[in-house]
Amino acid sequence: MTPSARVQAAIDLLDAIIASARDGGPAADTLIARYFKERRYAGSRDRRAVRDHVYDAVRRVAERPVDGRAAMVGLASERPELAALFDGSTHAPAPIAIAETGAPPGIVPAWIEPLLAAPVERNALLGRAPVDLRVNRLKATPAGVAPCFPDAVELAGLPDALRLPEGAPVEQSDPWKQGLVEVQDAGSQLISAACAVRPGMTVIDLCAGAGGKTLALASTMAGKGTLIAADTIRSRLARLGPRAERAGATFIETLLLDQGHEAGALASLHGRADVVLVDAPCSGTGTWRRNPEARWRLTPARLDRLAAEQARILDFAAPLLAPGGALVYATCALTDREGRDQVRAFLNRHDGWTVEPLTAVLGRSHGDGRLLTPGHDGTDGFYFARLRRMP
Ligand SMILES: C[S@@+](CC[C@H](N)C(=O)[O-])C[C@H]1O[C@@H](n2cnc3c(N)ncnc32)[C@H](O)[C@@H]1O
Repeated sequence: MTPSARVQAAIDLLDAIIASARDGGPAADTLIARYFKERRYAGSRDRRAVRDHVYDAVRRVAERPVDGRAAMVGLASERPELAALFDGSTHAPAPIAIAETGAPPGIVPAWIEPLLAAPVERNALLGRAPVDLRVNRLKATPAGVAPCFPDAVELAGLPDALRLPEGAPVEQSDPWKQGLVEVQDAGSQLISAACAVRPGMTVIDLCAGAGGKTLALASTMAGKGTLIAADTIRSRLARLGPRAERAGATFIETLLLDQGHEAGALASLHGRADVVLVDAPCSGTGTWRRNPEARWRLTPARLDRLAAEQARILDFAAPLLAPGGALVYATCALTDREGRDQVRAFLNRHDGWTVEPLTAVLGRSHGDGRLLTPGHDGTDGFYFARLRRMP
C-alpha cells in the first residue's frame, strides 16, 4: 500500500468505527482485525501504519466525529506530512479543501465533563497504559517469576504485581502460557485485594465477566473455600474456563444469571457469603486510555441505564451476605454518579450496613470509598468501596 492509500484505509476504518460506536456494534479492535482479514494484500507494515493512524485519530477527538474523513482531516491539521498524503492519487483521499477543518481536538466529551469526579486529572485520561502482571500464587511466587521479565518493576504495596512497558508481548511468554502470571491492571489488583478474602471463605464475584478478578481472588484463597463467578453473559463466563484451567484455579464454580431475574438463581446463596464483589457494568470512563473510542459510544441515556442497573445489582447483592460479611462495590468509571453517589444511595436505601475505611497504597479517599485515576495512580480509573453487613 502507498502511504496515501494507508490514509484512505484509515478513513474507511474510522467510518466503520464511528457507525459501530453509534449503533452499539463491535469494538474498534475487532473491526480492524476483520478489515485486514479481508485484505490479505496488506503487509504487516501497512497494518501497523493504518492502525496507528486510526488510533491517533480516535485518541485525538472526544466527541464522535461526523465521519472518518473529518477525524483524519482533523489529525492532518496538526501533521503537515499527513496532510500532504491527501493528494487525490489512486487509492488516496481527495485533497483537503481550504475550508475543511476536520473534527476538533478534545479529551472529554462536553456532556460528561461536569459528571467526572472533581479530582480526576482530565489530561491524563488518554495517556499510555503499561502492562501490569499479577503473579498467580497458586503456581508461582513473585521472586520466582521476576527473573523471567528483566524489564519489570515492582509496584509498592502490591506484592504480586510486576509492571512492564506498554505493549510488552506477555502472552507469548512461557510464564503466561504456564499460568504463572496473568495480565491485570494494578487498579484491578488493588480491588481484588480490598476484598480481603481468605482460604476457606465463601466468596461470590457477582459480575465476573471473563473472571479477571475471580482469578485474583482464587489466587489469594489458595484454592480453598467456595468461589462463585456469576454473570449474565454466557460467552464471557465461558472465557473464564480456559483461564482458570491455565491458572490451576479448578475450584471456581460459574453461575449464569438471567438478566432481570437474577434473584431466583441466587436464592440458595442468601445469607451465606463472606464476601461479595460487585464489579458493576459501567461507563468505562476509567479505561479510556485502553478503549479511547468508548467516549464515542457513551450517551446520557446509556449512562442513565447503567446507573439504574448498578443500583439494581447492589440491591440483589446485599441479601447474599452473611451477617458480618463484606460487600465490595467497584466500577472502572470516574463519574460520581456511578461511584461515590451510587454507594451513598445504597447506604440510604439499606439499613444495617457500615462503611469500612480503605487504606490502600494507591488512590484517594472520595466519599465512602476510594478513587483511583490514571493521573494520580498510574492505573486505570476506578472507584471502589467496602461495606460491611452489621452482625
Ligand atoms: C466491569 S465488567 C466485569 C469485569 C470482570 N469482573 C473482570 O475483572 O474482568 C461487568 C460485568 O457485569 C456483567 N453484568 C451486567 N449486568 C449484570 C447483572 N445484572 N448481573 C450480573 N452481571 C451483570 C457484564 O456482563 C460484565 O461482564
